[in-house]
Amino acid sequence: MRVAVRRSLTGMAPGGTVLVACSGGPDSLALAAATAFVAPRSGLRAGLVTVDHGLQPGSAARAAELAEWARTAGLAPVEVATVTVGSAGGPEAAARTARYAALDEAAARHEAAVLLGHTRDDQAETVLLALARGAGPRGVAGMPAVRGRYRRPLLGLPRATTVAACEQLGLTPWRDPHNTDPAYARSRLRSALDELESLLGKGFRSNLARTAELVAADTELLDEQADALLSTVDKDDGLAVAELAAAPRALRTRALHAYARRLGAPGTDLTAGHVAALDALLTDWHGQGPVYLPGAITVRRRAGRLTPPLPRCRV
Ligand SMILES: Nc1ncnc2c1ncn2[C@@H]1O[C@H](COP(=O)(O)OP(=O)(O)OP(=O)(O)O)[C@@H](O)[C@H]1O
Repeated sequence: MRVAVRRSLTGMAPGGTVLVACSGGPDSLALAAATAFVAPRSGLRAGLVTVDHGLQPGSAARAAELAEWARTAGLAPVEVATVTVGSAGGPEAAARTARYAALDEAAARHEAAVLLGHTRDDQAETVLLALARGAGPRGVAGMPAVRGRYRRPLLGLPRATTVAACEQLGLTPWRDPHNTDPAYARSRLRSALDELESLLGKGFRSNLARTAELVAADTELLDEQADALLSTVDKDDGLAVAELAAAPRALRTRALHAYARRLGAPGTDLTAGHVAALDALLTDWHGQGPVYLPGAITVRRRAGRLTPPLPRCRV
């Protein structure tokens, strides 16, 4: 565990700060303990942020207890962020949005990297869910080890490792009752994975995680090539239809996705259906009407161009 954390901190400038995002559950508690040990030896300051969603009885007391432990473990700064959870997208999604907003804020204030406790088991769950939803490679690629300020040092380790680490250190993690409540998709997914592992063999979870890694590498390359394609077809009066239509589908659809994002369509609302409708303007043109994208964006094909043109960066 310490080795994984040390690896994940490689490349951070000495004197920098890392904040462990800790729920008090086994994964992030073990991560916090390992980071408290490793970070100072890597010339870094390590702190902890726990988010109190205020959704379960006793959550404030639990957060305070966790903060107390973190201080005695030598972590600093230690913060409890109390958030108000809205209702958009359902309770789980709303809690997640509020949590990441609080983590973003703390990270910006401390100019810190944030460490998350996702393990290989979480990665397997994410991949299975993506497959079940019919997601494309971007979904099947799972969670990245590094994205912006966020790092996931434990992504290659099974959850059993964090549970064992807590036991070894005499730490009693908090067990979120939602994790075993079949009312929650995540919990049903965990049971399904147990079942699949018993049917298909022990390596099932790690194989899913490995698939994610392989797909992520391919996706990264294709995304780069699609960006290059988009630059090539990007003209002052719109995207060059003929050039874009001649590109392979894997690049074309990625370039269209990037085009929609750069026009301002929110990634969370942009569906495969939107991208398919844009693609039809290129490859199945029969004079159809415009495509309406989330974010009040209207894309038309006109005189060999997809319009509007991409916004120009002002230097
Ligand atoms: N309330 C919270 N406050 C701070 N960070 C959180 C909180 N909830 C989740 N996280 C972060 O997000 C990660 C994934 O959260 P998730 O709820 O999926 O946890 P999990 O896999 O059950 O992990 P854990 O055992 O750490 O609870 C956690 O490991 C932790 O880093």
